[in-house]
Amino acid sequence: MVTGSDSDAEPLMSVRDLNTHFTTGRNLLGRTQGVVKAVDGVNFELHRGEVLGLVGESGSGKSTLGRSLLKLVQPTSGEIRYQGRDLVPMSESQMRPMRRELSMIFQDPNASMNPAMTIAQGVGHPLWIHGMVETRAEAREWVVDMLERVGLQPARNYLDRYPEELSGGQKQRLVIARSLITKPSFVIADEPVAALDMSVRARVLELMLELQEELDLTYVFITHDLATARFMCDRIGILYLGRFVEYGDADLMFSDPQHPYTRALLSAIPQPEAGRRGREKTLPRGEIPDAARPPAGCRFHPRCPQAFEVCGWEGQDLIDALEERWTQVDPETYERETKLFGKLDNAEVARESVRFSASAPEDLAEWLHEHGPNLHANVFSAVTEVRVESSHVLVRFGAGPEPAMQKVDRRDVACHLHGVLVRESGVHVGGPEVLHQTAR
Ligand SMILES: Nc1ncnc2c1ncn2[C@@H]1O[C@H](COP(=O)(O)OP(=O)(O)OP(=O)(O)O)[C@@H](O)[C@H]1O
Repeated sequence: MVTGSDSDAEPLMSVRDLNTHFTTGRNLLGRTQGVVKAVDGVNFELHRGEVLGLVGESGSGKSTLGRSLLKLVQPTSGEIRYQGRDLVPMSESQMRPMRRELSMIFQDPNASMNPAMTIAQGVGHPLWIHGMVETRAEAREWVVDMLERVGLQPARNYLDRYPEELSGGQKQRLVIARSLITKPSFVIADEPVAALDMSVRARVLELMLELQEELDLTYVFITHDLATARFMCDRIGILYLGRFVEYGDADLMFSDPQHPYTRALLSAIPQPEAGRRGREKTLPRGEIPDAARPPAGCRFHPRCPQAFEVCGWEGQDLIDALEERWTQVDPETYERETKLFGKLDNAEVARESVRFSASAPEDLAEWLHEHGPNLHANVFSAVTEVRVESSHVLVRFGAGPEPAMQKVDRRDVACHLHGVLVRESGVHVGGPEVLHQTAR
């Protein structure tokens, strides 16, 4: 953890408007069919000796952000200043001398260690890659020192053994030893204890914090688990579909979370209940959406218990809410209502509207006025018009801009509950008139 870091000092790493987008699939003409914005406009600063946590569900972009920071994937745009130099435009040969300083600890110790190498060879391997040693004896001395630091003692007894002879926790100590043997300054740990038994996780995390102090390390710590992040991190960025939704001091995130997604993650942490272990709770309303088609407006709005009319409700949300209703009503209601709406596949679904083709459009419009406000997820709060058009009913949605980051009580939050501040390059519902108050 940070010990007396001076926030006025030059940051070790400063990240500005970082984007890493993947194109997914091409059609027969070679045109790109989809883009996954795995990292989409991320900003932060990290000072020497700090631990930054990247927290979010599977698919939120944690690993891609971590890998982008080390240029293991090439960012699409933005800046990653490390000790003042921008890594983004650097070629791999320009990066090579810096790789000694920038290291990564991976999740799965079994996949990380080469089973054909002895421990001395595997842990010492980076020393040879970076030309830090000249003789085998020298490399073995470095390995002995590192094995001792990670608690594999007496170290010399391990040198000529193979990784598979060790337990999961011991193997992860090996992975840590190998990642730190080149004496890096900046280390990304991607779910470093997720593959380990519960019983050894805390010890490995404690070891990482001890090594951080001893070796003056700066960590980016990736986890889906807020409780682990609290134990490890000075600051936390909560990621959702490639964006930070809340970013600030770890303590604040726990004592007074300001984004509904942070609150949802917090409430999903199992609580020990009267003598029994708490069960893991699920997050509200289903899973993280497909990153190739993120929801308009605030990306969290379809799952958000507090979403209101400006949060980005769009045509697909109304279809989803109707389908959800029809899984819950009695068979007669289901028959009556599905007849009234006809096949939902025939509806023209757009961002700003849905056009239902209906045999009784007046009745359908009346139903929408009466029952729309009771549909799940507050989708109808954003409806500005229900219009009958000969054999159709058109439902229109009002403005739903994507929230920009704003300062709320000493941290950054992207949520309209704190005032509607529009992200200029965001995904919006409605016309350009919604962009009157914009920020990055
Ligand atoms: N090489 C790639 N090509 C296309 N899409 C990718 C690629 N790598 C990641 N993605 C997509 O980017 C998004 C973010 O993935 P990422 O692995 O960074 O998330 P994560 O939060 O680390 O998830 P997990 O905890 O499951 O590892 C996902 O939608 C994923 O499918």
